[in-house]
Amino acid sequence: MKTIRIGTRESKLAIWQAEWVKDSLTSIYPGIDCVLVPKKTKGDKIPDIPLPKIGDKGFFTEELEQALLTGEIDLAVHSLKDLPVELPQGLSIAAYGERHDPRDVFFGKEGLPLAELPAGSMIGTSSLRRQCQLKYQRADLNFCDLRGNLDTRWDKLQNSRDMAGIVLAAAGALRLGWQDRITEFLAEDVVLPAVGQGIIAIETASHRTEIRQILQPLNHRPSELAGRAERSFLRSLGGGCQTPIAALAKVQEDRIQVTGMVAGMDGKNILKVTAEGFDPEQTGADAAAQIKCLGANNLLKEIQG
Ligand SMILES: NCc1[nH]cc(CCC(=O)O)c1CC(=O)O
Repeated sequence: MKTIRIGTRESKLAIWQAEWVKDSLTSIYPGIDCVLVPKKTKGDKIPDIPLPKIGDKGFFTEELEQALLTGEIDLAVHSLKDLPVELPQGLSIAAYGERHDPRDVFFGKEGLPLAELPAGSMIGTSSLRRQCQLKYQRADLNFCDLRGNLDTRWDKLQNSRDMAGIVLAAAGALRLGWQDRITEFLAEDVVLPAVGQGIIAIETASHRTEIRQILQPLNHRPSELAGRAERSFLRSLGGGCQTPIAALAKVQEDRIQVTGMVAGMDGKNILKVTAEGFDPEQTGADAAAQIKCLGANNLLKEIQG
């Protein structure tokens, strides 16, 4: 094959992820030639509107998926977390990278941990999943929207008089080399991570068998099973990335254990279930069926209006 064109967003995190794919491919196939093709997505062009207001279908992925469909790029690198659960006709995930730390992390202003924040402190995060779970721990906390790429969010924290801290994904922070900035890791039984968090997904046109074959060595089977189980949970609940839904799957020798969570907006209700099995889609769907029995649909209805 001639040059492999790797589609990516333009943020530092996206470029890091695309470079990781490029470096992995070049080390496996020394003669291979790869170029990054950076693209702006809608999510990059409209950085200031809070996400829950614009809907989330493909907000960070649509332009890349268009370029896959026209053949302008051979593959697109995404954070699995940003990829809608339903992919456009003709596209599919060819490889799941080995998962990095799936947890969320807290960055306190001047290094102050969550537990030491004064009553009523303001936390910057646009994620309802993070807001609801933190509120459940500490009903006094307040939240403000915080969007933009990771650098922007960090700068907003430094320059804000109101914000006491922000919450980000550990995976993104660590990829940017921010380990020394992290105040604390949030345990997964306190803040369950987003579906797919920490996993890099490589998407291609489904009919491009040659490129899909080339990507096979980058696929990490346990991360694939975990990602598929978590996405099946989310899909079964009809959720996008802007609902207070979380899931984290652990995989041991092909056995999948998925924990799923749905939260109420008032911070008073958290539903959690665990399902086990060998088939990722079935296990995720089982967890979703269980949590619906506990009344998840009522909580989600409150949010969708
Ligand atoms: N929503 C943006 C986004 N998409 C993926 C990551 C982190 C990287 C990953 O989960 O693999 C982030 C940043 C964040 O939520 O802090």
